Amino acid sequence: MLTVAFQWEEGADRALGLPAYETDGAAGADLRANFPDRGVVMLEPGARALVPTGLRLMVPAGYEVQLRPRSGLALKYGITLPNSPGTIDSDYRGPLGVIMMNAGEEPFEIEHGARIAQMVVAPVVQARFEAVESLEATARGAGGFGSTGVR
Ligand SMILES: O=c1ccn([C@H]2C[C@H](O)[C@@H](COP(=O)(O)OP(=O)(O)OP(=O)(O)O)O2)c(=O)[nH]1
Repeated sequence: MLTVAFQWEEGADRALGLPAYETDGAAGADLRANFPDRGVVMLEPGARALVPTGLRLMVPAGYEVQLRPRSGLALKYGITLPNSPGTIDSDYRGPLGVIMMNAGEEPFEIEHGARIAQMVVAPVVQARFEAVESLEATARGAGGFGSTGVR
């Protein structure tokens, strides 16, 4: 099985534990807000914030970590990740942060220890890019953006 190594940030609350899969078949492991000294982070409607997880990580080469919203928070409170899926590169060694946005109508309180997002480990392919004079023809051609109908 693939290993993702984590390092706790100085001052982080280690009692919160590492990200964890909540069920056997879960694709995403839940990430927790980790800011023991700040109490709560208040997200006003329309506002966004970079929420610390207290962690740094080492994603194996050939993989990435995607940060995705939790559907429960999205449906109930309109809490989204504006850059979803957030991309964590395999060569990144800085603090793991979650950009959270309140697209709901009410202020939302993010508490220390709250499960704020989920991380999915996924394979990535780095391609070689080349410029050519013409592209292979297809039945679709340039059709897109609803060319087959929108309903
Ligand atoms: O939600 C996120 C998105 C990114 N990152 C970290 C890990 C990632 O590897 C790094 C860079 O992210 P990205 O490539 O999305 O940022 P950028 O705006 O393109 O900045 P850069 O020029 O540093 O790549 O920031 C996070 O901690 N959380």
